[in-house]
Amino acid sequence: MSAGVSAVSSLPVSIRGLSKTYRVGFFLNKQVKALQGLDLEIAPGQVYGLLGPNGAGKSTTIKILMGLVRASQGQALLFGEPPDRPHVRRQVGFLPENPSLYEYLTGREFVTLAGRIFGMSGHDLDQRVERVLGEVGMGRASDLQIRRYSKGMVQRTALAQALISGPRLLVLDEPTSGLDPLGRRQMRDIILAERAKGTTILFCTHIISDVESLCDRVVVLVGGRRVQEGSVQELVSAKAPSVEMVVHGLPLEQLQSLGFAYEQAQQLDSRVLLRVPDADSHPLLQAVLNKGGRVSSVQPARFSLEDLFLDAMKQAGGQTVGGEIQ
Ligand SMILES: Nc1ncnc2c1ncn2[C@@H]1O[C@H](COP(=O)(O)OP(=O)(O)OP(=O)(O)O)[C@@H](O)[C@H]1O
Repeated sequence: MSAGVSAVSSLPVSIRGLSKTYRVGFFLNKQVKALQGLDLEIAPGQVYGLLGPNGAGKSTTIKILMGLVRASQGQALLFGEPPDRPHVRRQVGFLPENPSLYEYLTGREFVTLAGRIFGMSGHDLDQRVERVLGEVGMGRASDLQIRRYSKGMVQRTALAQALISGPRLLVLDEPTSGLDPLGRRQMRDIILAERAKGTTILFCTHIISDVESLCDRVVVLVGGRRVQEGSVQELVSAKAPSVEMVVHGLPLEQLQSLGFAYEQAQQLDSRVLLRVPDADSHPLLQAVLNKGGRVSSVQPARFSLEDLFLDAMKQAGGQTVGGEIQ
């Protein structure tokens, strides 16, 4: 085996040129391009976040990786092999978006069933079920039928089934959806505990604070294409430097007529907050003072992942929702 092949096979996830076109419409004569040539590699032990607006192709990527949807083009491999191989699937725990569980089973029965499907049995399985139900905060409610559960309880039980086999790779589609603030905190703690064990984690979400607090690396998808990729720190610090200035004594309209390309211009009570590229900060300061305005603060702007995400969507030509329809 060549070095290149063994490197790929050790990667929990490797995606090359992945495209997916869905056929839609009454006569299936229209196409939605959900993914357009996506490349992605996830190294062992990383927590990897898939970010993107509605319809960006996040769930489609995850479904292809889980063997639930066939790619139109390209390749998606788990541990160097196609995702539908049983010994590959055994190493993966999956939490789908909107999990739909067997409603007439109790949480404990459902998680036990999931364990049996993974080939576990006996005392080991019972102990493991107890442990994962405890980890997701479902110890007490686990003997109630799932049809009696709230959305958050279903989500926690679905996570318990994803964890039951002690997977090497966890794939979580919107893991904090439906959870209350305590549930979100617990989900974050579980993700961090899994990372500490060396589990590789891929998850998609709209919740940027979750990405900032959990992810080693992030990919931003827009319209089925990768528009940003890197660590949160890399992405945020790669942004061109800007300056924020707080101005008193001049109305927003007058400041807007000065001819600067503001990245942000916002009225704050009687003050105005302006954000401009670093190179414009001195000319702007001069212009404000010449017009009789006062400046109470000038400081380097701090960019968050949210700013970056909104920028990425703008750069992608305003196509923010859904795949490309033809
Ligand atoms: N089964 C399907 N048939 C037809 N079109 C589909 C199907 N599944 C997804 N799509 C379309 O593919 C595009 C990508 O959808 P996908 O669910 O992957 O996006 P997403 O990023 O997960 O969105 P969200 O954040 O809203 O969950 C969308 O335009 C969606 O309408």
